[in-house]
Amino acid sequence: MTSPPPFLAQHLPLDKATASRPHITVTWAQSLDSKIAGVGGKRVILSGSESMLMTHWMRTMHDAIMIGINTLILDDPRLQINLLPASPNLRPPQPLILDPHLRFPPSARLLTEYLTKPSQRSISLHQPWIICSDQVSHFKIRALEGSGARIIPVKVDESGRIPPSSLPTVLGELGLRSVMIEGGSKVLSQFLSCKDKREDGSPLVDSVVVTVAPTFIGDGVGVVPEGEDKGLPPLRTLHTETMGKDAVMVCAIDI
Ligand SMILES: NC(=O)C1=CN([C@@H]2O[C@H](COP(=O)(O)OP(=O)(O)OC[C@H]3O[C@@H](n4cnc5c(N)ncnc54)[C@H](O)[C@@H]3O)[C@@H](O)[C@H]2O)C=CC1
Ligand SMILES: Nc1nc(O)c(N)c(N[C@@H]2O[C@H](COP(=O)(O)O)[C@@H](O)[C@H]2O)n1
Repeated sequence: MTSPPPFLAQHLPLDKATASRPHITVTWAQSLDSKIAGVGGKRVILSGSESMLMTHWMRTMHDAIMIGINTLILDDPRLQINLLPASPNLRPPQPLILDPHLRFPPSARLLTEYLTKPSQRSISLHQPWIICSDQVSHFKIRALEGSGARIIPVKVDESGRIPPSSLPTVLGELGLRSVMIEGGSKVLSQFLSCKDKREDGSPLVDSVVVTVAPTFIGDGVGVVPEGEDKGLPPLRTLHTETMGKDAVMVCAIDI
């Protein structure tokens, strides 16, 4: 595969995205028993080589990629596009970490690789940007900034949460036209179940891309955290593609 799978370009209208109306894609890989990780959050490689490659193409199509801090701590991901051919024309997305209390460890690969190997295969890595609560102490912010990350304090609600509906504004202020939300379960379910609509009446999430792997995990982390399965919206399937052993579904929220 030397260019993005055509079904992605066809069903993710990213060319229409702007900083004032950013495109939000939610994506994950799951087992047949709806798990995204093993016991205690142990990372499981669910995607086969074909669908993993598709995920890397999808990363190049978005300006930013967002994960929750638990995923950062448990997986220590790179969020790179290293499975794609080396090309200065292919851009990795800007990593955004949702981390209200600044638990981000300075030893995270996302930061250490940016600091020690900022250019890989002619591709410049991005500085990780951490979205935290505006209630976090200046001391904590300065300490993590000193380690090399960019910290973006954002207004939180009464439960200390960054309201998912504020994401388009946050992205717009950062000049980002699109984001791919890659998990984990708390982040995915919050964004999917957000009831607030955009000003134009469209749902907060524009696209949902799910890789289903033909495997069972058993005990582990579900796509939706236990007890938080209320208020998830119906989805409309736009396309299903078989990629190697996996099925990839592209959906939209059915309003
Ligand atoms: N198979 C797959 O595609 C993927 C699997 N995973 C797995 O997911 C697991 C982690 O999932 P979770 O434990 O649910 O954690 P998570 O990665 O969703 O992070 C949750 C944390 O993010 C922060 N957060 C989330 N929403 C927020 C909001 N609205 N405002 C402020 N902060 C917010 C909070 O600190 C919260 O505790 C890992 O085991 C990882 O391996 C993660 C990504 C993709
Ligand atoms: N698409 C996909 N398939 C899987 O099987 C997965 N476990 C994940 N996990 C997500 O990818 C991140 C790691 O990516 P890199 O190795 O850094 O490229 C991980 O943190 C999850 O967000 N995704």
